[in-house]
Amino acid sequence: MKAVHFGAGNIGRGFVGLILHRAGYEVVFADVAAPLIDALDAAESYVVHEVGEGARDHVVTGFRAINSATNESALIAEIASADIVTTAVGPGILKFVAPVIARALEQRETDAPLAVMACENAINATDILRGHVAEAVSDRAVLERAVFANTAVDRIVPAQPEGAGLDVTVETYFEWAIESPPFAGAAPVIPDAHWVEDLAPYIERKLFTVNTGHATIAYAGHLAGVELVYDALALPEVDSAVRAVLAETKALLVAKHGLDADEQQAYIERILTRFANTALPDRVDRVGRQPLRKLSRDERFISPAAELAESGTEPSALLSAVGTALRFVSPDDEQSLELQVWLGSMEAEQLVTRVTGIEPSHPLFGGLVREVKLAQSRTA
Ligand SMILES: NC(=O)C1=CN([C@@H]2O[C@H](COP(=O)(O)OP(=O)(O)OC[C@H]3O[C@@H](n4cnc5c(N)ncnc54)[C@H](O)[C@@H]3O)[C@@H](O)[C@H]2O)C=CC1
Ligand SMILES: O=P(O)(O)OC[C@H]1O[C@](O)(CO)[C@@H](O)[C@@H]1O
Repeated sequence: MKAVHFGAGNIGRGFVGLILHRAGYEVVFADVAAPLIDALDAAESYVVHEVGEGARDHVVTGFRAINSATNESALIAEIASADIVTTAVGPGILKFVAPVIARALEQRETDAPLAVMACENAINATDILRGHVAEAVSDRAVLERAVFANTAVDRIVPAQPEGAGLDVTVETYFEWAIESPPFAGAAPVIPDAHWVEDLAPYIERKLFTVNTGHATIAYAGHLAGVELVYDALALPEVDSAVRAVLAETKALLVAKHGLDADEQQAYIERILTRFANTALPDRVDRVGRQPLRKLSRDERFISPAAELAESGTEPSALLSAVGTALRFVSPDDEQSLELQVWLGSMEAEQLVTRVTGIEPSHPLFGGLVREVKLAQSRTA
C-alpha cells in the first residue's frame, strides 16, 4: 500500500506521515523544499517525539521523498499508482498541488479509486482541492477515479528547534476525523483515524475552538509583547479574552450542532490545558501566522462571528479578538505586513470587505468597521 503526502513539514512528518506509516503504508513525501527532501531521501528513519502525559517515541521508516518542484513526472507516476494522496501544505497552496493530481488521475490505470484527503486547517479543504483538480483535468470523467473526503486534523506541532533534523516533537494528543460517506463502505484502513458520518460538527468544533482560541491567545500575547503561547495564556487578561471568545463560539456550536454544553466546556478546558503545555514551547508568531487567511470569511473568527451576528447576538469578544489580529505585525510574515499597509492606506469600510468578505448590509459589518478604525487610530 502506498500513500503520497504533499508537505513534509511539521504536520506532514509529525502527524499524517506517522499515522499512515502506522497504518502500514509506504509514504512518499512530496515537497518543494530541496534540503528537506534531500534529507528525507537520504534517511532511513526519523523519530516523532511526543511530550506530555503518556508520551512515547515513534520511529517512522519505509518512506521515500520526491522534490515536487523539480521531479514532476516521477511524482505523477507515484500518484497514478498510489492508494492515498494527502496534503498538509496550507490551504492557499492546494491550487499548486492540484494539477499534479489531475495529471496522475488521467494516467491512472488501476480500478481502485485514489483516496484524496486534504489535512489543512480549513472548512472542507478537500472540496477546495477537488475544485482545483476539476479545473485542471482535461476530462471531468477522470474525477471518478478518485474519492475525495474532507477531514479535520488536530495536533499541535510547533516549529522545530534548530538542529532537530527530520525528527519532530509533538504533543501526545491527536485527532484525524475523516468523513466516511464518500467511500461508500470501502474506506482505507487507517486505525488511528476517526471515521465520522458528518464532518461538519467536528471541523467547526475544532476550528472554532482549537484554532479560534489558539489564534486569540497568539494575537493578544503578541500585543502584550510575549513570545511564547504558554506565557501569553498565563497573563490574566489573555486568559479572560480567550475564555470570552470560546464562550461565544460554544454558544454557536451548541445551538447549531446540538453539542452538549458541559461536554463542550470540558473540550474547552482540555484545549486550554494543551495550550498551556510548557513541555511544548510554541511561538505566538507561528500561531498567529498569515492573519489575512485567518481573518477571511470562512475562517476561525469571521465565520462564527457572522453566524452569531445573523442570529441577533453581538459577538463582542470575537470582535475584540479581530481587533488584536489587525495589529499583529511579524517581520517574516508577508500577510501581516500587507495588512499594515492596507490599514494605513484604505478606508475602514473598504478594508472590512476586502479582508473579511463581509458586506455593508451584514449585521457584523458595523462592529468590524469599529475594530478597524480603532486599530487604525492605534497604529497611526
Ligand atoms: N502545525 C500544526 O500544529 C498544525 C497545522 N495544521 C495545518 O497543516 C498544514 C501544514 O502546516 P504545518 O505542517 O504546520 O506547516 P509547515 O510549514 O511545517 O509545512 C508545510 C510544508 O509544505 C511545503 N510546501 C509548500 N508549498 C508546497 C507545494 N507546492 N508542494 C509541496 N509542498 C509544499 C513546505 O515546504 C513545508 O515543508 C496547514 O494547513 C496547517 O493549517 C493543522 C493542524 C495542526
Ligand atoms: O495557523 P494554521 O496554519 O491555521 O495552523 C496552526 C494551528 O493549528 C493547530 O495545530 C491546531 O490544530 C495549532 O497549532 C495552530 O493554531
